[in-house]
Amino acid sequence: MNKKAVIVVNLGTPETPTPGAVAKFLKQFLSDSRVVEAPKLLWWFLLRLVIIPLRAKKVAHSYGEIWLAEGSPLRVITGRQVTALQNQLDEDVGLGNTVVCEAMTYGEPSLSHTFQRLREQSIQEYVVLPMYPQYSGSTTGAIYDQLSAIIRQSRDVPDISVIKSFHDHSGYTDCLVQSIRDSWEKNGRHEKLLMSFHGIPQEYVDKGDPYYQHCLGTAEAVAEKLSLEKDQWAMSFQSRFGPKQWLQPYTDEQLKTWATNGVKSIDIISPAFTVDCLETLEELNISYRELFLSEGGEHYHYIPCLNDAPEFIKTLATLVKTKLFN
Ligand SMILES: C=CC1=C(C)c2cc3[nH]c(cc4nc(cc5[nH]c(cc1n2)c(C)c5CCC(=O)O)C(CCC(=O)O)=C4C)c(C)c3C=C
Ligand SMILES: [Fe+2]
Ligand SMILES: [Fe+2]
Repeated sequence: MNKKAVIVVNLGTPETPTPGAVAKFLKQFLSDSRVVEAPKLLWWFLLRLVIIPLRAKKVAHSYGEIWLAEGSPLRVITGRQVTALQNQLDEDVGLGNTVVCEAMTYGEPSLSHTFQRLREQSIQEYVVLPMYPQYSGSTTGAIYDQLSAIIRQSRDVPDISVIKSFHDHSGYTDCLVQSIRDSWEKNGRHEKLLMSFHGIPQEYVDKGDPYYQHCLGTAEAVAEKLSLEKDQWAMSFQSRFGPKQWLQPYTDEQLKTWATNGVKSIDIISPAFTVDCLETLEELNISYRELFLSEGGEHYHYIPCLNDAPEFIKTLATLVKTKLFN
């Protein structure tokens, strides 16, 4: 059997929690027209002269609050996922048949460097696993763009399969459900469950991005498996960026509405992220906790991402195997 490669892809993160490294990361990320759709020339100036100077210091401080001894949580946890998936696939399909690597859409290790390294080992078959359960052009779409740029340089293009989304995969929604049940058992069950997804501009959805439908599909499946009534849970969108209208309801507004209406305790989970990162550890677990408590809430329980939980790794292995041996 020819050796095959599995590439686990996530968004990317700064190298260090410093304004310089954050500026470098934001410049590459926010220059991608998949992420920000704006007139090119205007955006070139706005990004460099306004957005980055205003944002880099503040965002570096936020990264500083969640940084681990080994680095950015997004990179550190992705590394753990890669090791666990490698072990799982070695067990499932035999030692030495697959190699699992990580790559980032922005920053290092880049997709193109990862491919270059693997092609030097004469690997011809690849499964690309974007760590976004819900497809959006702004995330998974950007990975397809980079893949097409990479293969454009090859006369004999490699065999590449991409796992486009797994928002409604029963293994994935079962893992979310189990994680919520475990939290209820360990920490008590609170009055409401909020499923907070990363937002995107409303306009992207209006133009055909299926992200909203994918988020709804995940949230409804989880609520149904937990037998939740309509008034026991909600779906919301976080991490707004820029002046446009983003998907609603916004997580901060939902939290305020609940607190003002007398809801004292909540559980909050973020199913769009498979690894804990700035947007969960800082925005959800620090900023929005403070917001809910300052508006009259009394108990705010953050349920972590699936990260390298064994059942989630088994689900990823199952997804990969459907592509490896089709
Ligand atoms: C989960 C999926 C994600 C979607 C969809 C998404 C869309 C999206 N994001 C921005 C702007 C920013 N995102 C930032 C960080 C960030 N976003 C995701 C995931 C999704 N983004 C991740 C995993 C991370 C990385 C966090 C880390 O730990 O390093 C940032 C940087 C931080 C900041 O400056 O606030 C920005 C900016 C847009 C515009 C967008 C859709 C159009
Ligand atoms: Fe984002
Ligand atoms: Fe709690």
